[in-house]
Amino acid sequence: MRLIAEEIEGRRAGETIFSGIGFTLGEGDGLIVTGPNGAGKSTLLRVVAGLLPLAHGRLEFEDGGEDFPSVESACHYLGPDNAMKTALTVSENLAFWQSFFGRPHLSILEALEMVGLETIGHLPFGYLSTGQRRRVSIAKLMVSHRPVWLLDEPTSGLDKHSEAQFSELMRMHLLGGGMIVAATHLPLGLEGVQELRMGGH
Ligand SMILES: Nc1ncnc2c1ncn2[C@@H]1O[C@H](COP(=O)(O)OP(=O)(O)OP(=O)(O)O)[C@@H](O)[C@H]1O
Repeated sequence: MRLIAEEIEGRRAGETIFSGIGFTLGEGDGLIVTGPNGAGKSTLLRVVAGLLPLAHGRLEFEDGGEDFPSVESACHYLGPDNAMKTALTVSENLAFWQSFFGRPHLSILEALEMVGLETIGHLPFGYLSTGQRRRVSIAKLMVSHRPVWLLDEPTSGLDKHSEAQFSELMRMHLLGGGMIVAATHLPLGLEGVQELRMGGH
C-alpha cells in the first residue's frame, strides 16, 4: 500500500494556501509536517482526509484492495476537535465510531487500556479533562483499522506520560505497516520519518 501526493494544492476561501506539495509513503513510513502558524499544515491534512477539496494535483492510495479503495477510506483523521458527543459516555462514543468506521480492530476496553483510561468508560465524555478527551480520541484510532493516521497536533493537551504512551502507539502502528502524517510544533518521538516543512520562515 502507498499514499502518493503529487504537486498538490490546497485553497481556503478561494486563496491558494499551499501548492506544489508532494510525498510518497509506503507501509511503515511516517511524515512530520512542520512550519509556522498559518503555513497550511491543517489545511494539508484536511485535503488529504478528503474534508477539503483538492484544488490541483494527484492524491492516491495504491494497492489498498477492496478494503481501502480510496485515500479517504484508508485514513483516520484526528483533528483539533475531538468529534465526540459530550452527553454520551466514553464507551458509547467509541462504540459509535467503531460501527461508523467498520473493520473493528481493538475492543472498546482494549483501546481504552492502551491510553490508560479503562476505568472511565462509563463517564459522560463531557466530564473529562482536556488531556483525557484527547486520549479518548487517540483510542478512536484503534477501535477500527485504517492504515493511514492523519494527526493534527495530536499531543496538544497531553502530559509527559501520555505523550510517551502515544509515541509508543504511533511506533506500533508504523511497525505494523501503517502510515502516519502528523502536523506538529512538538517533537513526537518518532525516528527515521520524513519531514515536510511548510511556509517560508
Ligand atoms: N475556514 C477558513 N476560511 C478561510 N481561510 C482559512 C480557513 N481556515 C484557515 N484559513 C487560513 O488558511 C491558512 C492556513 O491555515 P492552517 O490552519 O492550515 O495553518 P497551520 O499551518 O495548521 O497553522 P497552525 O500552526 O496555527 O495550526 C491561514 O492563513 C488561515 O487563516
